[in-house]
Amino acid sequence: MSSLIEQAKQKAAYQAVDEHVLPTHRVIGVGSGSTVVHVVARLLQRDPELNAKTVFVPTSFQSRGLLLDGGLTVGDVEQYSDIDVTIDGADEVDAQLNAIKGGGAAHLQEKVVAEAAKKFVIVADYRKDSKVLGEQWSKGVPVEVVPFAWRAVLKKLQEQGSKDAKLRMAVAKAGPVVTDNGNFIIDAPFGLIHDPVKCLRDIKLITGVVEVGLFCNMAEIAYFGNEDGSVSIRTK
Ligand SMILES: O=C[C@H](O)[C@H](O)[C@H](O)COP(=O)(O)O
Repeated sequence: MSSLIEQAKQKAAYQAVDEHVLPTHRVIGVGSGSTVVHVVARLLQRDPELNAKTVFVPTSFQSRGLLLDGGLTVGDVEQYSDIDVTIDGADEVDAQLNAIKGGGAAHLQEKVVAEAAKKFVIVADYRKDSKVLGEQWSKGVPVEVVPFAWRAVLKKLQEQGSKDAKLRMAVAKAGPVVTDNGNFIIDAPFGLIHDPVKCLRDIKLITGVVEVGLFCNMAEIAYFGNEDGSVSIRTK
């Protein structure tokens, strides 16, 4: 990964933490992915006494590991269903702040933790910034499915217009990616998604679908790190 992209991710993440994680906050949701690594790094630069009074709710095996490695206290949404703010990455964000997420197969827990928060903040680099979903992210909408239903769901997704929908295969394991929740992922490309709410609804109504990686009308603000070192902010 080029250092420009890494620097862009870091700038966006640091600014989002600085502007949205307040000393009065006690419960912080932490998303997943490579940009969130910088979110956790910035959280660890806060006053240790403040961090000691705060519980962090992870959204995956990966983000739980980042928090535990940093010596932070972790909790789950079952214990902490009122989250002050959740900060997470995204695969693509459109002009209305709708997002595609789940490139790392973590979108089910991410959506629950984002919805439990008073405020949902996205951090990303410039490659994720789009007018319409599907412009930049061509791999498709990640759809988490119950394993036994995957073929039936795939067929329905193809009937809904995603002829190239396919089961996500693991890289260092024979067979499919298995999510942190024990499910499979289908990646369903729909070209440009002009109506993400309808797309989300149509997919979610397929029996066997657990969650769809379309986050519509959820984010309040997004930070995009740019190539030139600046950060662009998009609000509702
Ligand atoms: O499942 C993964 C998550 O939705 C990530 O937040 C998303 O894929 C963005 O990850 P990254 O910051 O690594 O591009």
